[in-house]
Amino acid sequence: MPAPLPLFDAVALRTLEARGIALLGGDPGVLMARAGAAAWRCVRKHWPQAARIVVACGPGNNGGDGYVLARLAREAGREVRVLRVAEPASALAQRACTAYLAAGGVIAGELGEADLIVDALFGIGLSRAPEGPAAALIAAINAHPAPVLALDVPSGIDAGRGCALGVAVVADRTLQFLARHRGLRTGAALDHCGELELAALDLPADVFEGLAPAAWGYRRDALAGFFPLRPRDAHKGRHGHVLCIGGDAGSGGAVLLAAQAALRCGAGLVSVATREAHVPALLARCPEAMVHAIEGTAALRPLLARADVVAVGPGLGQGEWGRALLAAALDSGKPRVLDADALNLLAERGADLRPEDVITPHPGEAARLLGVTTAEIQRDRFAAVAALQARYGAVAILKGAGSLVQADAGAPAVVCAGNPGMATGGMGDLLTGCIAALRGQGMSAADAAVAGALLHAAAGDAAAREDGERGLLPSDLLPWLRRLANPMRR
Ligand SMILES: NC(=O)C1=CN([C@@H]2O[C@H](COP(=O)(O)OP(=O)(O)OC[C@H]3O[C@@H](n4cnc5c(N)ncnc54)[C@H](O)[C@@H]3O)[C@@H](O)[C@H]2O)[C@@H](O)CC1
Ligand SMILES: [K+]
Repeated sequence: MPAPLPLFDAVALRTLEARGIALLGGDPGVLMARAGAAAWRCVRKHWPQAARIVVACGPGNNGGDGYVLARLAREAGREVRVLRVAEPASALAQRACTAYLAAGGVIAGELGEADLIVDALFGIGLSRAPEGPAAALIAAINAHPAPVLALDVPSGIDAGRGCALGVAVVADRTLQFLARHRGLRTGAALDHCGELELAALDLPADVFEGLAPAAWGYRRDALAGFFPLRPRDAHKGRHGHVLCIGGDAGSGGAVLLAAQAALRCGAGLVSVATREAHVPALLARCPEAMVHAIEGTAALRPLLARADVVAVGPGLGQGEWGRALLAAALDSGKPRVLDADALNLLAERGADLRPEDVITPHPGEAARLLGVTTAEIQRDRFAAVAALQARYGAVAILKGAGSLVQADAGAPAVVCAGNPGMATGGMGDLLTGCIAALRGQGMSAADAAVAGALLHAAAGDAAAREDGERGLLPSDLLPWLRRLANPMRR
């Protein structure tokens, strides 16, 4: 089974850098030389025809990597121009710049024509939003038609948190050095990195000893590990009875989608508690579900008693009906997956959830749950998901590009799948159903949250590959949920 990717933050990267330098005899220039050489290999591999290369160098060691690359490209006969926003400020960058100039390199005044732009302005040392000439150069790079290779980090992106501190380079490819940055896998960063590549700089594996990753990245290939073959003697009673609660007036489709997703993800039985008006339509569309008209908590309690796991929230509304049903679900003692209006109500009324429960807010719901703005959530999605888990006591999923899952005080999981076609009403309802189904089949809340979010994102990618991202509907994912949740029986 492919292991999840270890992802690191800037603190760990600095530790790795120090260990690597010590291991290489104490000269920090050796690592920079390797980084520059790796960047040059990357240019030759991906842009072999690029005759005119512009390298934008910043004042720190990221700029130093750029000077090394510029010298190597020049020595290989490419036409190279270095643009810079400030003189080198670090001794290492100064050394690399001097070597570039000594080899006959030139510093240019303007971007001009180029076949490739290399962004070596800022890496993990970015400490504030780029301003003045740096901001202007980033804007000019983004407006230029040439492809862009970012060294280590697209300049302007915070590599630990994933946000853009201000204007930030939009790259076609980002070559990370030493280890993968966790911030490049979530939030705004995803629109800036392009393809991600790693140059590990040939350090022995023991530099990682005792260094805990700051997150774990799960890609589609990790799915198989969560979905072993079912035993031949399986029967429906073993695969969990999911109760989906929701669908107030006007929102019946939400609870239907959750129920369908639960069925396609392998739930043994699915019951739905919804408004009476929705019952015929739900039964017509999904005869596999047991659909109950529920007008109050008295009728809900026996359903709760029979369920193994409760999915509450899709289309629940925030009226008296929804409040009463949520209260009953919270009293039931059953493992719960809470989404949508259940979260909005939770933000208002508070509740102590348990580690067996899962909450699945999008950034707006997360903002309400934490009493902050959506922009604050997006500025540090890692901090936000940790705060959600700590405050509510449940496994927390912060949805959005690069969904994050925080199960406990340890490193979160990052879902490295999904696409913007999934920003459609109803997608979250599917996710709720997926997670509930996996809980019902015996997965822990932590595993069900990671596997459910990954399955959902991978199904979205598969469906988008068929007909495109625009116009992708939640129901388009249903057949893919099934396909991806089933390993092939040989
Ligand atoms: N971590 C490692 O082991 C390695 C790091 N290397 C490179 O070194 C980089 C880190 O180098 P540094 O620590 O020097 O940091 P950076 O080069 O990322 O940036 C720091 C410099 O930029 C300035 N600065 C920060 N934010 C600014 C802003 N908004 N506007 C204007 N100036 C700003 C700082 O004052 C400092 O001079 C990595 O990203 C990577 O590219 C490589 O040489 C290879 C090995
Ligand atoms: K950079």
